[in-house]
Amino acid sequence: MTAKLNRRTANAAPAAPVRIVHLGLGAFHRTHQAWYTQHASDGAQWGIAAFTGRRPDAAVALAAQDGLFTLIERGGEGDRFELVTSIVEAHDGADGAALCRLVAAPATALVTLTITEAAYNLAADGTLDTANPAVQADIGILRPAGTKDVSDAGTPPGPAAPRAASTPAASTAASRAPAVSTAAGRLVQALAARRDAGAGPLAVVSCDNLAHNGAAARAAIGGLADVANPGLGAWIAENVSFVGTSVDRITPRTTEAEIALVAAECGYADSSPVVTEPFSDWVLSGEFPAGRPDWASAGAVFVDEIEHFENRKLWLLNGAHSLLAYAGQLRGHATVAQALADPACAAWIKEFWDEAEANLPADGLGIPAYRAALLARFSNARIAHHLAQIAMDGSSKLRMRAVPVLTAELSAGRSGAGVARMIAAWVAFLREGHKSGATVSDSAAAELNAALELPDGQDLRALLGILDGGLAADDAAIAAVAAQMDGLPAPA
Ligand SMILES: NC(=O)c1ccc[n+]([C@@H]2O[C@H](COP(=O)([O-])OP(=O)(O)OC[C@H]3O[C@@H](n4cnc5c(N)ncnc54)[C@H](O)[C@@H]3O)[C@@H](O)[C@H]2O)c1
Ligand SMILES: O=P(O)(O)OC[C@@H](O)[C@@H](O)[C@H](O)[C@H](O)CO
Repeated sequence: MTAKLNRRTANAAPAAPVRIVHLGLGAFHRTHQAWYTQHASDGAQWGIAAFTGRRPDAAVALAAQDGLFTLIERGGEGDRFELVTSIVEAHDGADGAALCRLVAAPATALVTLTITEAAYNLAADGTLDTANPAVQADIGILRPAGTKDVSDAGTPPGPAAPRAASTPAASTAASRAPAVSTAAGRLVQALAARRDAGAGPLAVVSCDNLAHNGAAARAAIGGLADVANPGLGAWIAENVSFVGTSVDRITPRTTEAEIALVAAECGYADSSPVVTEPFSDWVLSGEFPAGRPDWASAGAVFVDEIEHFENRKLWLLNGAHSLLAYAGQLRGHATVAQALADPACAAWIKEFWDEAEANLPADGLGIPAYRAALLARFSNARIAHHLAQIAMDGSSKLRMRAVPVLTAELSAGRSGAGVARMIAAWVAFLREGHKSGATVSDSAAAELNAALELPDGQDLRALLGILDGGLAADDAAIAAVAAQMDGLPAPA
């Protein structure tokens, strides 16, 4: 019988001490931050305790193999297999006591995040969306007992965040506290425990595909604390550094085929392998008050100004992905590689890239080489990156991948046809789904469905308003998107 993977059967080194707490134990964290930590020169000193976001499954599966998993590096020509050992604990995200205990531990220096764009619960203006029911519920729970509701969230007062969760008694208190449900709510509770334990400052490192992701994490976490518990908000402002990053490594969802492949090629049973491309990139900017692994020794780059790197990646790579996700599916394609092989999609990508490039600095970013490398990466047909996965949560993704380019193109007096087509394809995809009764996979599904009920034309303005209030009020933007609707293919 094939041996089950764990530290003993793999003859792996002893687990490193936990110094990193991660939220969002998905595939990408394992191909990226866990891989960089494993490859850092001092990686043996930096163990990761990782928490799932919404369901316990991934933590249960990974904990059963002591956090170990196989990374399949899938190039155009073949696969390479690597055992990754940097995750040393895996927990259910709903385990508030474990999160408080680990974040409050003085050895913990970093909290990293890959919780998806939508999980930040930010409004279109980038501030915490206090109208979101889950945010409102967390505000009520996090507000110290007996304090008056001074926010505009309209929630009743709730009990205090757990105190001093670094002790067993406090952990018990944390487990008795009503459960916050958002990622920011969980972290605010855990940071309260760190403050009360006197464990000092740390860094929160967002690794999600968001523009200004450090500032977005500050808006989500600091913003929630400011509303629910201003004293804690002030402590967070003083003691928590929010590091911005640009992260890149194409990581599709794992399938049963990869599980079988690892069993056949590696000779052990791994329930949780991940598959990714050989390419990897990580640009970071910010302070690490309690230290960090030597990620630079594994290829990460530290910069003072990150905005241009972020835009290069979010517009050229992720923007092209979103364009392919909607236009490609309308043309009957299922994966990125299939869509890019379609000359119509390839021409649309080129047109969009020309517009995005016109709004990036000409020097220092190596755009021509970056574009050429992207074409090669997207064409790697051995990576089955499904357009349906990329299409999810379009309302928060297009806000960052399309809106800034369209706004810049229109202000420069140009048509913005290429980027307008991305938005038009999103609208056409949503309309088609609505007509056929498909479920909208988007955290703003309720607003999208309400907009889609409106007559044609009115629905367009309402949908653009969900992306950005400015766009919906701009007749030129509406016209630019409407002009691209006709050129889109009829649904397959
Ligand atoms: N997959 C990639 O190629 C890639 C590359 C760069 C960046 N990213 C970033 O990483 C994120 C995660 O990607 P992945 O491939 O690991 O996805 P995944 O579906 O494998 O994992 C997502 C993780 O986020 C958690 N999550 C989802 N919604 C949440 C919510 N509302 N609140 C809290 N946690 C929530 C899930 O429980 C899971 O742990 C992406 O959304 C993106 O921002 C992904
Ligand atoms: O992960 P998402 O859902 O934010 O976006 C889907 C893809 O565009 C994304 O995962 C890319 O593959 C990735 O950003 C490459 O580094």
